[in-house]
Amino acid sequence: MRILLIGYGKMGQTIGALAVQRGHEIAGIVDLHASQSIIADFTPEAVDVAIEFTHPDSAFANVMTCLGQGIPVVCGSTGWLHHFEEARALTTELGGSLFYASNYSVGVNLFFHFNEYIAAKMAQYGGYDVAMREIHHTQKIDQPSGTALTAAEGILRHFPAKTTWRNAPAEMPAELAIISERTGDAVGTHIVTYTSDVDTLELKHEAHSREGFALGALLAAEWLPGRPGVFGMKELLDL
Ligand SMILES: NC(=O)C1=CN([C@@H]2O[C@H](COP(=O)(O)OP(=O)(O)OC[C@H]3O[C@@H](n4cnc5c(N)ncnc54)[C@H](OP(=O)(O)O)[C@@H]3O)[C@@H](O)[C@H]2O)C=CC1
Ligand SMILES: O=C(O)C1=N[C@H](C(=O)O)C[C@H](O)C1
Repeated sequence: MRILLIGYGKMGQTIGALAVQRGHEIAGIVDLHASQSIIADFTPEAVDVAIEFTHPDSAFANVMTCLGQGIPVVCGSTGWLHHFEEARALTTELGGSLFYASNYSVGVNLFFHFNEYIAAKMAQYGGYDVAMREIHHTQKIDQPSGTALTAAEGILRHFPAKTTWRNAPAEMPAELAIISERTGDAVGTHIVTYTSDVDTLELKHEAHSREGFALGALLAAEWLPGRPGVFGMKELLDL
């Protein structure tokens, strides 16, 4: 496939290297530093799919521009989901193709699946409180992580005692605490902890490298073209 990389930082470079290993062509790079190209330079005649990993403040505009260009777009940037419904609406209006995941690793999407199952089961047995931690590198701009937000939303859907989340220790019983830690070059760890008077149960995912994120994004990029609509890892992995 001919891939347009939008964002050529830690993720863009990891995806680019793996894409070539998988026999794909990097048809272009759009990045504030690494290239002078802009998305409008590219058309569906030259690009099969765009993969966007940039910044919370740029992702929405990048996605909307790809949709306007008629280029299927796989987006991994986090911290912009307050605009997501606008992107969904434009995708539908234009008959475009948008794939989004807060985390592209297969392991994290299994974590999301188990998280919802465990939340529902734990809700049946009183006496447990639940809280979350996420640990990332010191360069990460947004918090909580997009992964933590996805997991938190999964808990809120299935654990009625929690009705909202906060990125700090809980002050009310109905609050789900998400504690964010930034340390060194930590790739990404997410932990959900259930605590009662008599025991503790934890669900943890720890990424060892960015390869898992990159593989998932490329699997999505290989799958998306020719599929009009808005999709995520549940459709790709049939979870
Ligand atoms: N969904 C997933 O599986 C994963 C998602 N992410 C998310 O992806 C995003 C990027 O992460 P990461 O690669 O580590 O970050 P980096 O900062 O390493 O890379 C982002 C790159 O995008 C560039 N950039 C910023 N704005 C624009 C723009 N408007 N157009 C083109 N390029 C731009 C940055 O330039 P500059 O340095 O000048 O800002 C930088 O080179 C984050 O939101 C992160 O949360 C990360 C890993 C996995
Ligand atoms: O910024 C990162 O590095 C990551 N961001 C994503 C998130 O916000 O969940 C995914 C992964 O945890 C790495």
